[in-house]
Amino acid sequence: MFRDLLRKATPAQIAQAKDLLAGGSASAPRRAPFCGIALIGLRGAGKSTLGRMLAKKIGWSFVELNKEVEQQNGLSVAEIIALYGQEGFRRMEQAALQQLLARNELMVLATGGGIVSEPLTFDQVLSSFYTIWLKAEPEEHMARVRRQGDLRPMADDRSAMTELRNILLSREPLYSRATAVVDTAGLSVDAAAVRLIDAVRPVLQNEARSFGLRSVAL
Ligand SMILES: Nc1ncnc2c1ncn2[C@@H]1O[C@H](COP(=O)(O)OP(=O)(O)OP(=O)(O)O)[C@@H](O)[C@H]1O
Ligand SMILES: O=C(O)C1=C[C@@H](O)[C@@H](O)[C@H](O)C1
Ligand SMILES: [Mg+2]
Repeated sequence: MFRDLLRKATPAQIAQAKDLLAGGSASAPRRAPFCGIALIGLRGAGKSTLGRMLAKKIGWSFVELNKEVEQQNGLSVAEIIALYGQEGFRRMEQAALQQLLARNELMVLATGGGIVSEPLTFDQVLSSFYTIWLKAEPEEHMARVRRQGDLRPMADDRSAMTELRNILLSREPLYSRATAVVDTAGLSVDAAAVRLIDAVRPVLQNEARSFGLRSVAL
């Protein structure tokens, strides 16, 4: 019977059960351990570029969720989507996030643009990380991604700009669930990095106070 229940349980339910067996209280909702700062946003938002700069500045490790998925499965994101579809990719993304959360270390996490489409995964990001939406204008997303020579998830579309606008519009209510927003529109990379660092200042001060971390000079 336990085996049946375990098979059907979600990762969150398993964590709760482990907690209970370890002597925790089921009725007192436990806050998920704080894992750091996560960046969300559409392709070309600057999650990788600005995330790496931020991590360097504050001395935390920088992790790309898509790279974790690729390493764990021995396939590129494109190959995973070609073989298993978006749904398969989302399952692997969920598994990769679980492994990251289990590391129990502070990090700056650059997520994939579509992570907001999977409620369980996105909820876990929101409850474990101070989550920041990196925002830009649709034209900027397009120009930045084009400059990188890659059009996922807008590939093979003649009206790519219309599709990009639609994706952004449909995801806006989801990206808006982030705790903070950093608007990079019209900014250089360096100016956007300054804005991002400003946005995380209260988090770092709070962390330093709560956990006795060395305070980070910014
Ligand atoms: N204000 C800005 N903020 C961030 N990036 C900018 C800005 N202006 C120009 N860029 C350029 O836009 C690109 C952003 O790409 P980056 O790969 O960091 O985005 P991403 O959000 O990680 O996208 P993906 O979802 O594809 O991984 C970089 O080439 C960067 O140099
Ligand atoms: O925005 C998206 O839908 C995607 C972004 C990429 O990072 C990948 O997660 C995948 O190609 C889907
Ligand atoms: Mg990236």
